[in-house]
Amino acid sequence: SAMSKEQRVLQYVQQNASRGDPDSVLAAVDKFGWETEWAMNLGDVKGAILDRFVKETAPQTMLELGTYMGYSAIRIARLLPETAKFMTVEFDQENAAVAREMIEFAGLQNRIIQITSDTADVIPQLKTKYDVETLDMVFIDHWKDVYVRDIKLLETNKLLRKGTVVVADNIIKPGAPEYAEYVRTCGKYDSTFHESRFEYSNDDIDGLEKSVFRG
Ligand SMILES: O=C(c1ccccc1)c1ccc(O)c(O)c1[N+](=O)[O-]
Ligand SMILES: [Mg+2]
Repeated sequence: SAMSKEQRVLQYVQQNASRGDPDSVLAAVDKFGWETEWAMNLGDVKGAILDRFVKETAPQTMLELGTYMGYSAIRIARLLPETAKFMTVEFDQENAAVAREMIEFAGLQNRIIQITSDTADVIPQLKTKYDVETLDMVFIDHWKDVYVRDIKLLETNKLLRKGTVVVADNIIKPGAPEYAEYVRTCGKYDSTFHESRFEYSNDDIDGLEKSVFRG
């Protein structure tokens, strides 16, 4: 059967990037996104903002909700030390399979724990099954209508501590208004909005919300 878009991107990466070179993998995905087919990767413009947050936070324990093709997982893992524990969760089996190959091509499979499951099931298991105490940083980029459900799950499962940095994509486009409202008004976070551009677009506005848990 014909390849999916995600498989087409993976093939482009395998034919145009250098194995074991994460930056060349990111560049290939972004070139495909700008020049051939749009895809819902974080992308180069918002990616540079996330890079800065990851470098500033230097997390030892990190969680990503929404792996998709693995672009942001590669983006994050390339900045983490070997000793860091980084888990990324994806519900869709096909996307998870593409991500696994993309992450392997980048040579980062030893730095990323890939979990193929529903985040609502994984979050309550992080302490017992994945030996997590608390999270230093979280990147939220899955279905926009479950952002609030999942940050509340992180709270009730005692996975956040004073200073945990929670970053969320797509605050403007497609939009996560209930999430933005929650983190900005619930009193548990110091939250800032970082305006940027939607992935592979020169015109559409989007941005990341960075919310630091007050503990
Ligand atoms: O929801 C969409 C979406 C909605 C409609 C059509 C295509 C994608 C989307 C768009 C941009 C994103 O950065 C992103 O993370 C997502 N997502 O699904 O998580
Ligand atoms: Mg996104």
